[in-house]
Amino acid sequence: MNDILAKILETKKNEVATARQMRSESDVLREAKSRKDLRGFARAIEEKIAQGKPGVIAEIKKASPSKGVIRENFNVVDIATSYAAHGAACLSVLTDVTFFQGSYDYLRQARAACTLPVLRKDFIIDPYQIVHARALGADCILLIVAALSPQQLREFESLAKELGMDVLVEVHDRHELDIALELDTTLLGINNRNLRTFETSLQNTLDLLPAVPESKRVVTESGILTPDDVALMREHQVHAFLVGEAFMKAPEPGTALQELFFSH
Ligand SMILES: O=C(O)c1ccccc1NCC(=O)[C@H](O)[C@H](O)COP(=O)(O)O
Repeated sequence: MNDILAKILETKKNEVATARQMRSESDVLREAKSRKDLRGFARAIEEKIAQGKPGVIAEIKKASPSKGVIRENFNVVDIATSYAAHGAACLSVLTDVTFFQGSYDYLRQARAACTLPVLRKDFIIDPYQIVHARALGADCILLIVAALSPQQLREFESLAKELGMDVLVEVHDRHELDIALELDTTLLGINNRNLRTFETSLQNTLDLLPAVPESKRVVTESGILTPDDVALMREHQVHAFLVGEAFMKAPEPGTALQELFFSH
């Protein structure tokens, strides 16, 4: 088995240790608390859906473990501006350097380029990363159930909430879903990609849906490539989407968003 998730999580420990050495936790916390510019991430999705539109979280990612480099011509400001102009509800910005060629600067640049709320898309294993996310300007963090204990999930959710951020909790199977349902957050990401094998199937969202209470907002993640994929999800009352590759491979990401979600 290609356990890339285990490799990513191991690398994160070193990354967090280095970040802590460069800037103390108290310094980062001071900056995070001084920011008064929160944008409602979950609210932006709900507003789109209330208008009868899909809530699209448009991802900014240069590369991934499963696909290698996805986009050579990578201008974050242009991409963010283009997404905002074509109906995205929110942005998701990869900040992982080693496996996704992301950067903290990409998050800062994307957020400054438009008025959309931003998800820090990374593998959170330590509270430092949550405080740092807010200091960078993030409005939401991702918590991956496969990467954390139930106690860490609760603590990290509380810390994000204390800082005013929303949480997108991500699951891939029924066991992880049961753990996620113990949390308060309404945003529930169902990843169609198995992070260990890279196998991707939209059926995963459909299989887990019956076990999700109505109080949760399901975000279907990964492998959304065609208007038929979008229509299938919407038929099943899934109206929030996290999409990266389909946009990143296109010459003009915002136009690709428009074609995938708003042209049919
Ligand atoms: O994308 C990968 O190869 C990957 C590998 C290991 C862990 C996470 C990975 N991706 C993160 C994501 O969940 C996706 O970036 C996101 O859902 C968008 O997916 P897509 O539209 O298929 O690019």
